[in-house]
Amino acid sequence: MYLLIPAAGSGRRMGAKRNKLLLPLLGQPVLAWTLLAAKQSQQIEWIGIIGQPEDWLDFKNIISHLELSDKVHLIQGGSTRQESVYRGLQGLPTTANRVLIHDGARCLATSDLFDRCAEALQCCAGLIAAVPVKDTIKIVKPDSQIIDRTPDRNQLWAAQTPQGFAVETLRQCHDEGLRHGWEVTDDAALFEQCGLPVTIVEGEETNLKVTTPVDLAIAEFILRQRISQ
Ligand SMILES: Nc1ccn([C@@H]2O[C@H](COP(=O)(O)OP(=O)(O)OP(=O)(O)O)[C@@H](O)[C@H]2O)c(=O)n1
Ligand SMILES: C[C@](O)(CO)[C@H](O)COP(=O)(O)O
Repeated sequence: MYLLIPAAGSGRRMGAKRNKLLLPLLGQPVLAWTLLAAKQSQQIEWIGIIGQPEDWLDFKNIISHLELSDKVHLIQGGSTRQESVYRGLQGLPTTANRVLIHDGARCLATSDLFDRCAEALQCCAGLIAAVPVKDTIKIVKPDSQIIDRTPDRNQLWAAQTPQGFAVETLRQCHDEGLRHGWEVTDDAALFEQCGLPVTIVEGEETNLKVTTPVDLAIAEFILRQRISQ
């Protein structure tokens, strides 16, 4: 299975002066934890890290430390996640029929989750890891703080990555998105906008995205628990 890792963000919400994926988390950079899970997956054979050139030296050090140099390729990212994935798709080898896309910032995903997504992707053209929403969600009226309605929680799932797709179909969806100016935060949304089905694979409650400083603290707590088990 081919894996693309978007890692070209700036980490604005983290408030750090550098890419948050290079921040230390229990002794190694955030991205190293993500790559470690990918390395331990039985299914992942090729990894493309989508990054910004100023981070490449650091990325190369992580890759070599994890002895992943044979498997990993660097691809230049764009100014949004959407653009980064678009570029990642151009960087895939021609042999890639199916691809998993996994945020570098979701550094707690397990190798088991990668394997389950890769296996499920043999039977469909679009899938995402997701978990049922635990909170009661409110939809607010535009430009106000007044609640419009409360959607049925049984129909709400929190989107995670990995997300997996048939490569050619996803390329077409990205092209369609570019043509229509769709701005989306994940690839599934492009599939949805094109009217294509996306299947949910049960994700992991611990598969958080390191977005703000508190996420780093929670991630460290979870990793400590795992190591002590
Ligand atoms: N231009 C971008 C923006 C984001 N990403 C990647 O997409 C994932 C999810 O994005 P997010 O958590 O929003 O990361 P940042 O863009 O770094 O954070 P922020 O939005 O707070 O600036 C991350 O692994 C990030 O590196 C990317 O590859 N290219
Ligand atoms: C793809 C994603 O991780 C799904 O939860 C998420 O949408 C990434 O970006 P965001 O900008 O933090 O929403």
